[in-house]
Amino acid sequence: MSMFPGVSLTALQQSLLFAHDVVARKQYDPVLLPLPQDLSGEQDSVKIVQLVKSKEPLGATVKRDEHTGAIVVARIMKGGCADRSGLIHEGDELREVNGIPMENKSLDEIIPIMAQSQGAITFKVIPGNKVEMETIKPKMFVRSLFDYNPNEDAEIPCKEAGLTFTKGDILQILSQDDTSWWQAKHCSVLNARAGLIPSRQFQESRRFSLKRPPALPPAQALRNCRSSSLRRSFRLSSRRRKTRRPTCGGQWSKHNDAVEVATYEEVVPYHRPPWAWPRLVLLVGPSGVGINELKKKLVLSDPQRYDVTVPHTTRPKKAHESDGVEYTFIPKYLFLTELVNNKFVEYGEYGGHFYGTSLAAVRSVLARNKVCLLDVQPQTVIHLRTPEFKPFVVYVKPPPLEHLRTTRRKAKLQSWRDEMGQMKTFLEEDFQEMVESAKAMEAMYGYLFDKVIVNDDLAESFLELQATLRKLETEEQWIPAAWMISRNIQ
Ligand SMILES: Nc1ncnc2c1ncn2[C@@H]1O[C@H](COP(=O)(O)OP(=O)(O)OP(=O)(O)O)[C@@H](O)[C@H]1O
Repeated sequence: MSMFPGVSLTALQQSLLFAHDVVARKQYDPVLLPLPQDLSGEQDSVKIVQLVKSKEPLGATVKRDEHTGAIVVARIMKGGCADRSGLIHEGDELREVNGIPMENKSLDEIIPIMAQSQGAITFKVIPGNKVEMETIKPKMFVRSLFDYNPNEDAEIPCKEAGLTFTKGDILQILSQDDTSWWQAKHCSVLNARAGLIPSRQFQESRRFSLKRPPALPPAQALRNCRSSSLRRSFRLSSRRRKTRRPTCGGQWSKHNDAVEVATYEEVVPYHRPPWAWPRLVLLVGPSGVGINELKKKLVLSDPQRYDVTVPHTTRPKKAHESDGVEYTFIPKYLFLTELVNNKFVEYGEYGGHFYGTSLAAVRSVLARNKVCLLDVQPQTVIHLRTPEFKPFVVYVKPPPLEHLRTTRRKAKLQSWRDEMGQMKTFLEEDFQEMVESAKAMEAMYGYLFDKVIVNDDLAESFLELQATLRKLETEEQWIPAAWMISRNIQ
């Protein structure tokens, strides 16, 4: 029959309209099952919940209540199917799933029933009386300071619900309701699903039972100052290199050197406002890895943008030197006064003279709106992590031994000289020591590094460093929230 009176349709038009009507009448949404009839004997509070579930996980975990033995919803993953439905809540008791009674079923039997269900899935639940409380700031982000793989974690309640992450990943914390297991998602992944991660408290409390970082090699593996060299920072602006080194130290900060248990650090996005100093760039790495070379290249590439500090020394000025150029020359009593007043980032002593990098020298570079490149021992990084400096830490890592042997064949260890004042070439033991020292640094201080550059090919490393530092000026970064909240600028 024609839909339009007075208009006659061809057979083809009629069959088209017929086909349309058939298609239009069809129900494409998943059909919810009829509700079970046998509800009369149940408690008043019983609730029948029907969800339509696609291939994505339900986004809920269950557990057995220790006291009642009932199967209850342990967790609802934020943004998951169950959460979006708003019908199932943590603490709800599960009586049936798709008509299958949960009573006397083990968790191992229940989980596949829920996981394998697709389309309409019916739950018979007794609502729990858990009052939902928003215990977390609306948007909280953390930087993970350790690697985590739920498949290797025997304590996670549900491995499938776990979130894998690596050191340095930025995670958005969605729920801290459970004291042991937080819910989080990767903030760099679009539409990422929430997963379980160990809470800070839980991770800290079990840190001894978890796989520990590799045992630290003997203390000398971490020495960053060679027994016959001067620290890079103290000799950078010196035209003539030193042949002996001072002992290294730094005591300006009130903080101690204790390494915190590295779990998560709350972070916030940061874009340098026009009135703020550039972030201090700290370069860390084992001796001989190439930090001095990279620093020099950067300063040469753009002297308006990058600069280094002028070290202080108590040794007498030489004829060719100018105060404030190679060194800032100060009398010993003044150096020691500054030292006890924590005015030095690092300092050392050689041949009865003191050398050091002062906080004032760092500030002087930053105040000229230049990026200050400072190489420090890794433990000094902890002291420099302040709202004032907002340091960005670049770890320069040696390539594997075989690459060191080939790339450094002609290189000279600048910080070492023989009796004749000649720089020496790298020996096999220098490479070994560099690699050992790097391993120790990573194990102990790796959580402090914002960027790792493997200095294999020097030209490539330089370009990578340059690109990284440019991004600091142009792109938003994550910095510790404490740096933005604290007003306690030293
Ligand atoms: N990727 C590289 N390939 C080849 N040679 C390199 C590379 N990086 C650095 N070098 C060379 O290795 C030597 C040591 O480099 P540099 O002085 O920069 O190291 P450093 O880390 O500052 O050492 P130190 O802590 O002893 O001062 C130099 O001769 C440098 O030119």
